[in-house]
Amino acid sequence: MIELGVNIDHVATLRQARRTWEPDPVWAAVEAHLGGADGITVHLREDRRHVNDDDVRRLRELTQVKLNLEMAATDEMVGIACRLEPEMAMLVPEGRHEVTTEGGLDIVGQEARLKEMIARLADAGIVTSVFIDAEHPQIEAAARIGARVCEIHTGPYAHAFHGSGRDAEAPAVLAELAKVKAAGEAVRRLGMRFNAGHALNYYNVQPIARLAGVRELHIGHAIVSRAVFVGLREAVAEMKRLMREAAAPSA
Ligand SMILES: CC(=O)[C@@H](O)[C@H](O)COP(=O)(O)O
Ligand SMILES: NCC(=O)COP(=O)(O)O
Repeated sequence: MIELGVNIDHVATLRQARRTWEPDPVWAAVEAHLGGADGITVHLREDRRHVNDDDVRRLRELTQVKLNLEMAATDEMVGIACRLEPEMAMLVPEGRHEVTTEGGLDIVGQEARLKEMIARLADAGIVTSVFIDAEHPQIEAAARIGARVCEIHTGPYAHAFHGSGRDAEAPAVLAELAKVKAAGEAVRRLGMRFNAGHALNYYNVQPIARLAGVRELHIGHAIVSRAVFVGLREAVAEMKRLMREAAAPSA
């Protein structure tokens, strides 16, 4: 059954708006779990613009929810991950001035360095994941460096979907969806786990959720946005319902 990793970064964004203590990401992790989340994703960015070191420490110590730590490929972050021991760690690119993640990790250009980081994480018993574009050279490089999981960047699909007026049948959308599908097939062919994420929401999630072999979707901003109006538990439950319906074998 396809799983949902709820990214709670933007609960921390709301807290940081006042540099205060609420809303607490730890409370959000419990609420998301009670709504049906299979895991929690947090991106501990180098600039700590939202989730901070104390958040990840408390998440690990106070909750039993499966934790996916997103992180830049730096010695600092690998050290934090090896001390924290999340169930999974995902290497993502970071730009100081980006609003959000803009593209996948360039593995091809830095294989030796990333291979060593993947090995250190794996030696600590952490499932290793990389956030990459739906590009075959990057997928093949992910396998070479020993990544267990590839999370395929669904941003181009999502942007095409909304750029086409939410028309799932628009040629541009179908073209981006086909890229994610082909990437997932290549990931699985190389023995890695096929995950997907970025900019997925209640309107565009189902075509991705019904792709063969996709294991986990990591969704954050849309769920937290919906939670402002219906509460996080309900927002997560709604997303899980959509994913279950999509993944159900067609009658
Ligand atoms: C890799 C990805 O798409 C997200 O998980 C990432 O965390 C986005 O960064 P922000 O949460 O800072 O927008
Ligand atoms: N890796 C994707 C993720 O965790 C959430 O991304 P988004 O849904 O906030 O765009």
